[in-house]
Amino acid sequence: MTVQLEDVTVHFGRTCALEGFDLSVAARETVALLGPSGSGKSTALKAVAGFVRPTRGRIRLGGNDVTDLPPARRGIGVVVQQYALFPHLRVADNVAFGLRAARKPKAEVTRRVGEMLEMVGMASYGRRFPRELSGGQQQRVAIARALAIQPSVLLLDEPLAALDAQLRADMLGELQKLRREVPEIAIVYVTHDQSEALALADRIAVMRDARLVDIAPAAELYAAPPSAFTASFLGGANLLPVAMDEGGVTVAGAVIPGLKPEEGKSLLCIRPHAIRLEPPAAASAAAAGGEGVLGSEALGGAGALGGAELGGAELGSEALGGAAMGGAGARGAVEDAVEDAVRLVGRVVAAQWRGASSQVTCLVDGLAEVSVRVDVPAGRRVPEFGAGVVMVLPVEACSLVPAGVG
Ligand SMILES: Nc1ncnc2c1ncn2[C@@H]1O[C@H](COP(=O)(O)OP(=O)(O)OP(=O)(O)O)[C@@H](O)[C@H]1O
Repeated sequence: MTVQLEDVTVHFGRTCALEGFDLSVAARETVALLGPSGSGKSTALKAVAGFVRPTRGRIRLGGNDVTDLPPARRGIGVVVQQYALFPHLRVADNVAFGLRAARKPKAEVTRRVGEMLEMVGMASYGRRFPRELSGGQQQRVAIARALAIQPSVLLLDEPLAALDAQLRADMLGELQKLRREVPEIAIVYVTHDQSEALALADRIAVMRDARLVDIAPAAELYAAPPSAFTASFLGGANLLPVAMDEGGVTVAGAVIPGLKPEEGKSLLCIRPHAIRLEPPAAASAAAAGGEGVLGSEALGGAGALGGAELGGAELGSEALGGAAMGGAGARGAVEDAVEDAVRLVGRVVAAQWRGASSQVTCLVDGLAEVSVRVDVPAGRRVPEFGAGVVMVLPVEACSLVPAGVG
């Protein structure tokens, strides 16, 4: 069943929690509402559930206006962050609650409760009380209870927020499984965690200050964010100021080969994992591109690259691509590589180890006060604090976004 919010505004006294919000979620679709704390995500969800009354605008389910219907008559399953199970009821009775309220026959209630507990892997816990369950188990029961009434719409408000990291990862897998098991329902999923949104959502609606900023399929928003806010909120993109002239788009004075200027877009967006670090010696040889510079002394020698401060051959061979070809072939390959990337010179000002990678922060010469974050995968040498580096930005990973609040 389609969920529609049409121009929905919600005021709490003088606070505007939601402003002119439009959203349509189709049956079989999962839409994540993603945004920082206080951006209005929960308010949007509560408006659909019927827990808050819009100051303006309409809510439709399957085309029918339900703005004035009480929550219980909307036939929606709701799961919130803090489980909200009835503490005095056993697990099975919690799951049965909505069915009994709807006066379903006893046999049907028993069957449905069994099915739901089975689905969330809690079949043997029916006689326990919520306090006898872990957080993750309680959340599963909450999901079973929400689905027991066979809703055509499921609203999930930060359902994993109270869980520890391992359990969150497990439950994320459970939610993906759930999506496959009840494919026909529409799901609205509120989160401030971009990894949950990317893992679960068909489309992501990014919110900020009570408004919808951007909405698009998850992969699209990630690959080509329409605004600076979405670029940094979804994936922590680097945003670097660019200049436009007849020669094309430049960043810190370097031309970005092949990137076309776009009206109103003055920031270069690139993800930290897409940037490569090179030692200054190797990069300046490659970037110079002149006769002789690309010969054996710059490219071939393990010596030239091996001794470099960033860790030698592994960086060197990746950075220079086809360098191993030698001779004229090598030159062509390197020039191709040069054309496909922009190289920025700078130095390291911070590095944080994160297990699978390290995030290195660099300052770019000629770009005062703008730092660039680079993810260096585990196994690569992380340059030292203060070391000179060249940041290689492959053009295929670069896009332009408008500056401003989005
Ligand atoms: N019942 C209420 N009374 C007054 N103000 C409220 C109420 N509920 C929400 N607000 C305010 O409305 C704004 C949006 O709140 P909302 O809970 O929708 O944000 P959110 O994006 O879900 O945040 P979080 O991620 O922290 O849950 C906030 O400024 C909040 O303080």
